[in-house]
Amino acid sequence: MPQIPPPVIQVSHLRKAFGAHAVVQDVSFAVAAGETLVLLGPSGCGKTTLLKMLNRLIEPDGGRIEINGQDVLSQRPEVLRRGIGYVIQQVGLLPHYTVAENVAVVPRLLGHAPAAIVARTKALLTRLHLPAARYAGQYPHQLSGGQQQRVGLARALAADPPIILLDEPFGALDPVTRASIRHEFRELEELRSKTMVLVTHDVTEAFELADRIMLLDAGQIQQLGTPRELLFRPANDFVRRFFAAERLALQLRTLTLGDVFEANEAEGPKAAFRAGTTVHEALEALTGPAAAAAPFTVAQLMAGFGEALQREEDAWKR
Ligand SMILES: Nc1ncnc2c1ncn2[C@@H]1O[C@H](COP(=O)(O)OP(=O)(O)OP(=O)(O)O)[C@@H](O)[C@H]1O
Repeated sequence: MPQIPPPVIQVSHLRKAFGAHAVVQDVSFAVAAGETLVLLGPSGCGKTTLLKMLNRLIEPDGGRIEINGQDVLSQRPEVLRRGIGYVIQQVGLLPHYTVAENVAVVPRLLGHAPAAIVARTKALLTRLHLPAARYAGQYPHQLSGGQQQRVGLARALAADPPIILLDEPFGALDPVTRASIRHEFRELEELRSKTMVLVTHDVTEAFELADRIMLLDAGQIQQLGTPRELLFRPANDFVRRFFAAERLALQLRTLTLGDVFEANEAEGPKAAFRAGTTVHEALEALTGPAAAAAPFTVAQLMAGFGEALQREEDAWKR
């Protein structure tokens, strides 16, 4: 039998109330190593409260949270938090520290060697498109919102924690910056092996970043599954209604060229036309310079997409 690795985060029967208001109600789930779990749901459904219980910024009323098999309540909160990166919308950079000093906060607390901290900070800033020569000595107020967000991400990654929690990390940005940072975020080598839990109320963001999505309402899990499962196999009416307005856009982001065409028809010479490319990405590529390399036309793609949708819906009905 193949060995299934134990989950990195295991949550059982977690509960939290503020006064009479039950904000998180009997929530259980597990996050596997390297997985990105997105907490999604309407405002006030308990996403942030749930996330903050994972690193003990909020203490639960009941239930259990284990990280790498160890009960979080058995660890000192500050020690627990040093092993878990945390990125928030308000970034929270220290205003009187330079960019480099902000990034170095946790490695310093952990007693890493100064030379190693400098090298790591430089490498991270460069990877996040903030060349150290230009930005390391600047102060947060000298940076744009998008740049501050990148520093916040660099800070969370500085000590290379295996787990990262992110609360609306792109929430304060305008839609264009938001989409481009999100794209960079997805491509970032540094994040490939991380176990991440990310809070958002943005459905597109959830579909772009999640391995699995937990859709919450009123503190309860409505459905936990892959984007494809939530879209094509909604567990209840709440789930169906939640995605209704953006259904077509989400279908375009969920189905891939591999779903639409036979493998050999889908693959073109450009990376934009691989079996794993989403229909949405392929449509974008068909309006750009890569279009000439496409092994199909927009009309063929859309006809194939229609058929694939039908197949997908039929498969779930069975
Ligand atoms: N410290 C607190 N004291 C009292 N009520 C609180 C506290 N923190 C959160 N709440 C309430 O708990 C509910 C859930 O809040 P939470 O921040 O977890 O929601 P959310 O899903 O992250 O919402 P949003 O998307 O708007 O940030 C809200 O009704 C909120 O008012």
